[in-house]
Amino acid sequence: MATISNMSTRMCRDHRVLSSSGNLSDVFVLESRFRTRSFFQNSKFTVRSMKVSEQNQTGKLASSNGPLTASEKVGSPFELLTNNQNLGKENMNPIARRKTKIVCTIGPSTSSREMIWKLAETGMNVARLNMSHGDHASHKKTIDLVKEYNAQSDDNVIAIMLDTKGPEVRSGDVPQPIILKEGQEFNFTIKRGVSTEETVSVNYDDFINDVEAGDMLLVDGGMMSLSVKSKTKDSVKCVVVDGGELKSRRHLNVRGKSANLPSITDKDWEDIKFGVDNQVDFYAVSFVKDAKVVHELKDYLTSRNADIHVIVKIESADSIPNLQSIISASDGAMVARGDLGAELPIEDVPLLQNLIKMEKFEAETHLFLGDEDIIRRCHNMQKPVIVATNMLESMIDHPTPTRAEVSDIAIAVREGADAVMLSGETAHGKHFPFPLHFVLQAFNYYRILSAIHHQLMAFAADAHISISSSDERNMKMYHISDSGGEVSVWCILMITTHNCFSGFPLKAVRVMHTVALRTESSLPANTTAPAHNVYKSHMGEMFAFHATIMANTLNTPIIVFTRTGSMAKLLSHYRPASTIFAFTNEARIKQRLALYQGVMPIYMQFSDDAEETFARALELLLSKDLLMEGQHVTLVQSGAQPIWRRESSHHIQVRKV
Ligand SMILES: Nc1ncnc2c1ncn2[C@@H]1O[C@H](COP(=O)(O)OP(=O)(O)OP(=O)(O)O)[C@@H](O)[C@H]1O
Ligand SMILES: CC(=O)C(=O)O
Repeated sequence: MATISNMSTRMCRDHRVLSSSGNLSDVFVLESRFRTRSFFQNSKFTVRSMKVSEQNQTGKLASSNGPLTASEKVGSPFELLTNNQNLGKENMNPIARRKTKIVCTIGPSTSSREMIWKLAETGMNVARLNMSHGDHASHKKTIDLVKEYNAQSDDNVIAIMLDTKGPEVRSGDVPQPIILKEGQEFNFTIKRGVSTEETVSVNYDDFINDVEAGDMLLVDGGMMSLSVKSKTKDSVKCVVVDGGELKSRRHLNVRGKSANLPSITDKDWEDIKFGVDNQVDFYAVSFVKDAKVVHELKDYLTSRNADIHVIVKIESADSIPNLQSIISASDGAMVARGDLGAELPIEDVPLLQNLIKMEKFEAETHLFLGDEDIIRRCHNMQKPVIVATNMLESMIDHPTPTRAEVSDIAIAVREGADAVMLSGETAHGKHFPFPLHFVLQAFNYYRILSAIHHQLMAFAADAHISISSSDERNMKMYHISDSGGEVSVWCILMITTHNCFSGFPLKAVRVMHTVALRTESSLPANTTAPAHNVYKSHMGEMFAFHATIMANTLNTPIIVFTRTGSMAKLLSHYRPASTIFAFTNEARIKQRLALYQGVMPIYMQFSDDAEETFARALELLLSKDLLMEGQHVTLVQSGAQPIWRRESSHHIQVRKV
C-alpha cells in the first residue's frame, strides 16, 4: 500500500479524515470503529469504506473559487507557489474564496468533455468562445458541454461568453511561411489570392485607403512590423522593420488607426444570431468604436427578447475618445490588450488599463481620457471589467509562468478587475491526452487496489466472515461483516490526483487561481467601501454601500436574495471584504453573476415565506461548509424588485447562524 506521509487531519462531518500527500498519489482513509476477533484483537481499528478517486480534492461549491487547498499550501505543482511562508500575512480563513473570476478561452486543447470538466473544477468561471476561429458546429458542441456541466449539479455555474471576430484585417493564405528580413521590401495587395516572396494579399479592400506612407504596420500585434513607404491603386509598399515568419491569415494592425469597417460585420451578425439561439450569457464585442453600435446590438437583442449582456472590448484606437459613452451603453468592458497594444503604442497599455492621472498622456497623444482609465471608469459606472491577453502567455508552451506574468495577474487583481482572462493558454496550450504520469498513476491505482483486495479477502477468509465489494465509477467500496454483527467494516481508500494536470491549460488556470487568491488575501481588509456614486435617491446603492461597511466592520459574509441580479452586482461594486452569497430563483441570472467579483451565485426556489427561505439558505451554506455554526452574516434586502419586503422598506440584518 502507498506510504502515508505528511499526515494531517481535518473534520468532515462525522468522519475524521486522515490525509497524506505523496507525489504520485494521495491516500485518504475515512475511519469508523469496529472490533474483530483475529487481526486487530483488542485494538480499535478505524477503517470504514474504500474509495479510489481521480477527482480533484476540492469539494463542491468550494471547488472552482475555493480556498487554498492543502496541495496549494504544501507541495503545489508550481515551485514558485510552494513557499508561502514568505508571504506571511495571508488571511488563511478557511472560508476565504477567490473573488476575481477567471475567463478561459476554449480551443483545440480544451474543447473535450474531460477538459471542460477539469477547467471548471480547476477554477474557470466563464467559458469564452472566440468566433475568429472554429465554426458554429464546434462552438455549439462547447456550449452544449458547458450546459451539460452546469446541469449536473446546482453547484455548477460556468457562464458562456461569445467573442465576436469583428472587423479584423488579416493577410491571406500562404502555402508556406514567408521569411521577412529586416530592411527588405515587402508588399500587401488587395488583389485576392496573391502569395509570393515579395507580395501577399489582405482581406480588406479599403486597406489601401486606410494606410498612408509613414504608417507602421504590425503583424500579429507586433511580432513583426513594417513601415509603409508608398502605395499604388491596389498595393501598399513597405520596408520590414522587425522580421520573422509570415504565416497564413495573420492579424494586421496599423499603429494608431482603426480600420474603417463596421464594428459588427455580416459574419458577426450571423454569430450573434447563433448566440441568441444558443442562449449564451455574454457577448464580447470586438473593436467597438462608439456607443452607437452597442445601442444597435441591444435593440436587436430586445427585438429577439434575448437577455444577453454586452461586454465591449476596448481594443481600437478610435474607441479611446469615446470610452465614457461606450462603457455607459454597455454592461461591462474588456481591456483587450492584444489589439489595444497594436493600434496604440504598447507602453500605453498599462496606462489605459489603470492610471490615476492621464494629462501628460493626453497632451502627447491628443486622446482625451478625462481623469480615468478603463478599470476606474468601469468602477465608477458600476460595470464589470475583464483584463485580457498575455496574462500567462509563456504557459502555452511552458509548465511555469514568468515572474512578470504572475505580477501582471496580481496587478489586475489589485486594480480591482472583476475577471482575468486566459486566451491561447487554455485554447491551444500544450496538453497531453494521455500524460505519462497519468498512466503511471492509473497503474498505481490498480496495484494498490489489487493489494488491498487480496488482503481483505484473506482477512475475511481467516475470520470466517463475509465480504462484499462494489464498483462505482472510479470508486471501489468493500463491506465486511460477520453473522453475529460483531464485525462491520467499511473501507475507503481515496487516492486523489489533484497534482495530476493533463497539460499546461489546467496548470495555467491553477496558477491564475492561486495568484488571484493570494493577492486578494494579502490586500488590507478595509472597513470602508469606495464612497463614489452613492446617490441618496437610489436606495439600492445606499443599502449596498452600508451593507458593505457593516459586513467589513463585523467581518461577515453577505447574503442577498435577487431575481434580477441587480442587488448582487451593486454589492460587488462596493467590493466587500468577504463573499457575497447571491441566492436567485432565475437560472439565467445565476449564470450571469458568475462574472462578478466576489459574487457566489446560488440557485434556489424562493417560497412566499421570507423566514423559511432565509432558513433554507443558511442551512445550505452550512451544509456546504461555507458558513460555520455561530458565525454572523449580513443579510441585505433591497434593490429594484422587492422580494417579501414592502416596496417602501429596505433592510440590512445581522444574524447569528
Ligand atoms: N475555437 C477555436 N478553434 C480553433 N482554434 C482556436 C479556437 N479558439 C482559439 N483557437 C486557437 O487559439 C489561439 C489563441 O486564441 P485567442 O482567443 O487568443 O485567439 P486570437 O487572439 O484571435 O489569436 P489570433 O490573432 O491568432 O487569431 C488562436 O490563435 C487559435 O489558433
Ligand atoms: C482579447 C483580444 O481580442 C485582444 O486582446 O485583442
